[in-house]
Amino acid sequence: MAAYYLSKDKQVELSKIAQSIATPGKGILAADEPAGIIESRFAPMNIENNEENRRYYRQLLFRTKESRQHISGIILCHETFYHKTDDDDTSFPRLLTAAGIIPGITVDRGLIVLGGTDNETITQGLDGLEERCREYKKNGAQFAKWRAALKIDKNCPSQLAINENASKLARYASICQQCGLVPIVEPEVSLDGDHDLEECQRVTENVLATVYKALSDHHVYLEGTLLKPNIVTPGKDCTKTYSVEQIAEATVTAFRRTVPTAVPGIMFLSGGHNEENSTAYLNAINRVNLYKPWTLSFSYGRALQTSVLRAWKGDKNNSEQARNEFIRLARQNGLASLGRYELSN
Ligand SMILES: O=P(O)(O)OC[C@@]1(O)O[C@H](CO)[C@@H](O)[C@@H]1O
Repeated sequence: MAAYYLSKDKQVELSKIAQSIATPGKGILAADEPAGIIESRFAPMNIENNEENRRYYRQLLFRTKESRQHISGIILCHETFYHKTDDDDTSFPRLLTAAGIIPGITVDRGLIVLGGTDNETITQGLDGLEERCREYKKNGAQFAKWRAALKIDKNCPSQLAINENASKLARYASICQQCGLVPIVEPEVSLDGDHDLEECQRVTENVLATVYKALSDHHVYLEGTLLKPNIVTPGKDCTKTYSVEQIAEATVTAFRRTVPTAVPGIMFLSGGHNEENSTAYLNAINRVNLYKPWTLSFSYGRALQTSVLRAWKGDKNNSEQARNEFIRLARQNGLASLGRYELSN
């Protein structure tokens, strides 16, 4: 009966946006780090975290023409959404739209501790969300993002944290769709910990099954959504080693068991994996010889930006080198999203 909750026109609009973002061979640049998080990306490169550096850096990324054939959408944070180009005063959402890139906006308001759990978290931001979404849509956003974070540990993730986060993701997705924004649903299972690959797969399957039950309960129109999950990998302190192919197979198996075929795209987060591994995993995932009904691509933050920041160093004289790094990473991940990346590329 979900069809009755959104008009046919809205369904068509949402599914068109979701399908364009999930265009094969393209992915998303996550440039939505709020000021507090970008601090942790700027600091190791000795880049001062001030508003003009944040604006200039994003402008540099958004104006890199040669990256556009591999980037379908870019996620912005609130501050960047209202920034403008320095020469012609164009708002960033307008700049992106004119370049054929779909602008998106992170609408959650970060994590707080979920009481009654072992320091697990819940995501804030539902209050006033509808008004904010309408305003973002009016100003050019076509999609939104909300991140829930879950961790694997002795008592975690608890079923309470899984259920509560799934329910908030579903409520967020429903509000976005009413406002004409495609919701990216991001239930991230963290890389932290010493768990093995099998444990990550088990937890990821449970989380995704719970999220899709909640989306169904809220009558969310799946054709007008995208999923942004973690790649299924062992924890970063795990002592066992696995091949890239084993990781890819565990990942595809988990999604085949839990993600409906109506979802047009699964756009992975990089989650702390380095650039090389993020590309290698995505490539291998696309080469797994199993039926995969969705586009399997990227929505990377760090894996598309670490080398760019290292080249830029906060100095305008390094802009060309920084742009070249961005083109290289966008191209490699674009190829990986088709399973066509070779180390020599
Ligand atoms: O894990 P990555 O690929 O670097 O970033 C994934 C991401 O969801 O996490 C960040 C922090 O919330 C966001 O800026 C970004 O969209």
